[in-house]
Amino acid sequence: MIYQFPWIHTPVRTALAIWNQLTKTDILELTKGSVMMRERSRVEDTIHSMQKAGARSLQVISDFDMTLTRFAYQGKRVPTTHNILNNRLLINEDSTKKMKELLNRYYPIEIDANLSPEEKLPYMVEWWTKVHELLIQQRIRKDMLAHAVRESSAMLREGYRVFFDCLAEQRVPLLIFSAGVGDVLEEVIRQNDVFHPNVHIISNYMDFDHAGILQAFKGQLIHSYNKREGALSHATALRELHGRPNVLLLGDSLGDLSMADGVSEAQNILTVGFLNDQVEDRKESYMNSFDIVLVKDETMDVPNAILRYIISETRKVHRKKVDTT
Ligand SMILES: Nc1ccn([C@@H]2O[C@H](COP(=O)(O)O)[C@@H](O)[C@H]2O)c(=O)n1
Repeated sequence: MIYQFPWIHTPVRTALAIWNQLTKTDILELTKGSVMMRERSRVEDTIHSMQKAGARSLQVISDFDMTLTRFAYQGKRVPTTHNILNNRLLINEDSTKKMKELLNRYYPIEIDANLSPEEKLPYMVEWWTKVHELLIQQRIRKDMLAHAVRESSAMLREGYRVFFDCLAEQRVPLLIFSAGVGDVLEEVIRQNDVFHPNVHIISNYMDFDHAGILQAFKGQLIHSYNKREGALSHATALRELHGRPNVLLLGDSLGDLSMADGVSEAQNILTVGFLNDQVEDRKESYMNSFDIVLVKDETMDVPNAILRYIISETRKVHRKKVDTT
């Protein structure tokens, strides 16, 4: 009956096409309520290209604090690697207070939607420098770090084990690029049993003297808005990343988008941004900058589903080879 009325036929077809467009994905997790995408079709095309190229062409570059770790748990903020050091085991009461004051002064600047990265930059340098100086003055002991991490409420995102284990199993390099404190970051992933051989870290590392007392920070300071410089200087040194032109990039700050700037001859870069805080003010800029935005999503569900999809062809080929031998 319907085909005798073209004026009905056309809208029905249009509605069907729209419905198909909205649900056309092999990755169910991309339909979660927390997922926002400016150009769904571009995301799908990129993921399909990455799947065709398989695990051997892939590398993952991820920020750490509030990207691989949770932003909050049961209504309370989860500590960053810097904040894990704000512990009476390591520093005195006065420094504890000062670190909190610095956080309260500078974190709002870091996430201010009305300031450009260039405007934020001097404040970030100031924040990191002041905190590092304070930590050095406190003569932090290397042998107490593991204890401080164990005592802290540091928490990786739900689904982290699947993420780390899957990448290790497929021998996909994971470059963690963090403006946090490398020694603390390493301890967090070690205590969670996911510090696998495919994990590489670029971060601010502590320099201890012969007695294991903090005396400086090594190398160039990394803060939230100078990751591009770090990406260019370090990535060339990481041989394992060469010949892997497809990148899955995870971050929680617009400054994280430059973490893949050191990848030579990149073919497909898929960027996923966790929007944890000040959602309404920052939604537009995140939507304009990341391919996929995850709003207040404390899980690794979406990155895990994308990975599962990308490596699914590689797994099939591997299974076929095993079956025929
Ligand atoms: N004194 C500080 C300095 C920075 N932070 C936060 O750590 C984050 C940096 O680490 P990434 O792994 O995200 O690069 C950054 O976003 C700052 O908010 C801090 O807590 N204390």
